[in-house]
Amino acid sequence: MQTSVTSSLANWLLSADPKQRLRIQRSLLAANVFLACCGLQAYAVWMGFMNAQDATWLSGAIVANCLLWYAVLRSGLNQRFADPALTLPQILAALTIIIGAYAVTGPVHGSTMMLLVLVLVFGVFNLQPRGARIAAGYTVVAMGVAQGLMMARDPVNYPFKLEIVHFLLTAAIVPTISSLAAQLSSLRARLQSQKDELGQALVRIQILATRDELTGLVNRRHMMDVLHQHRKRLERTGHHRFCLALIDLDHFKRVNDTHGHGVGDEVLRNFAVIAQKALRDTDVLARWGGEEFLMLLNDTSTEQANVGLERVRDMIAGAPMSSAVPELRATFSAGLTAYDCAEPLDACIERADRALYAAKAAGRNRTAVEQAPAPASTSTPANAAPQRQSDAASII
Ligand SMILES: Nc1nc2c(ncn2[C@@H]2O[C@H](COP(=O)(O)OP(=O)(O)OP(=O)(O)O)[C@@H](O)[C@H]2O)c(=O)[nH]1
Repeated sequence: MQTSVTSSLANWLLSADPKQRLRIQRSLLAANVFLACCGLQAYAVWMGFMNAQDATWLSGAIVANCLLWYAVLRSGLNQRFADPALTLPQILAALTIIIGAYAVTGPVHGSTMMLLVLVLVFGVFNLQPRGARIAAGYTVVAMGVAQGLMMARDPVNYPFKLEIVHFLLTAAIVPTISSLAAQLSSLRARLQSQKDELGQALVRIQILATRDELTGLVNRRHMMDVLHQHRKRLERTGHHRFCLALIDLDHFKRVNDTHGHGVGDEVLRNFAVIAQKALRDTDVLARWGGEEFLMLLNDTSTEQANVGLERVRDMIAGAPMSSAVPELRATFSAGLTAYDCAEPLDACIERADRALYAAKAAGRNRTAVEQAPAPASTSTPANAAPQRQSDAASII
């Protein structure tokens, strides 16, 4: 309960979106340093290093700056910009405040230079090379201007000899940090592009492992996984019965022999496209090997599955199968059977194969159905071998 209150409070303060949350956390981390500076100013006023009015202005600017960035990030306004982290604007604002602090902290102004470095280090992790150059250039120029002004207004606390050392230090260190930021940025870009390439390679490997290269259909190995999943679901729920149809293109050797393998390949690809269009989205068509396909017809009886197969048959019969040989048509034979959950998958596939053989033997371009064997008794184990059906497959 307490955890959920804490996490809702954290979501409310820092956003539930992980990216926004990270941006807000980073900004608040920087704000912590700044707010600590307000404490130091109070100390400086107390010790007489700083006058109270300057400290009030400076602390006010610091608090306003922190609140402004929190409001922009928490409201999501930042997401309208090309860099939603708003790194460069936040850094420029912070640098401006620090340079202001340099100008008003009199005898202890040298200590504020450390903060310049700290702010630029924050940018190292997020700035693009151009942003890093802008931040560095701005720091050197703005520091130069502030130092010039202060040397003229308060030469006691800002003597030329000391200021020239400060300026040279700034001019040497700041560009070094900027160049480090640029190097890190290109390293990040390289890592990102390697990550993208790896992601693409992984997708390709997954496609190669599960798809048939020629037709783009599910390949035999992946189809076995799909079948096992369906079988487990059926065992667990008792629902989603399915049928299998083994399909073989008729006289396909003739297509190859007469028109060449290229045309044969085109016929296989077209068959895959047309058959998939004719099937339901929940059905799965796999290339089983050569010119053989295995069709998984979900949530259906053999009668209904056969209606689906006939739809495929009609569409294939009317479709040109090759652009090179427009008059070429294809027919197929199919062996259809229902899966019985008390049998191994192989037994069901073998039955579909037998039915296919019967369809070929009966003259091709037809579907033969072989029914699943009736269960011998209710105590038959799930992996028991099926009983052989004595009747021949029925030809449709
Ligand atoms: N073009 C092409 N042909 C293939 C591919 N895989 C298998 N084949 C061919 O498919 C043909 C299969 O021929 P058969 O098994 O004799 O059968 P069929 O000519 O279709 O005769 P029936 O099945 O009895 O109707 C062979 O010529 C194989 O070379 C393939 O990926 N591309």
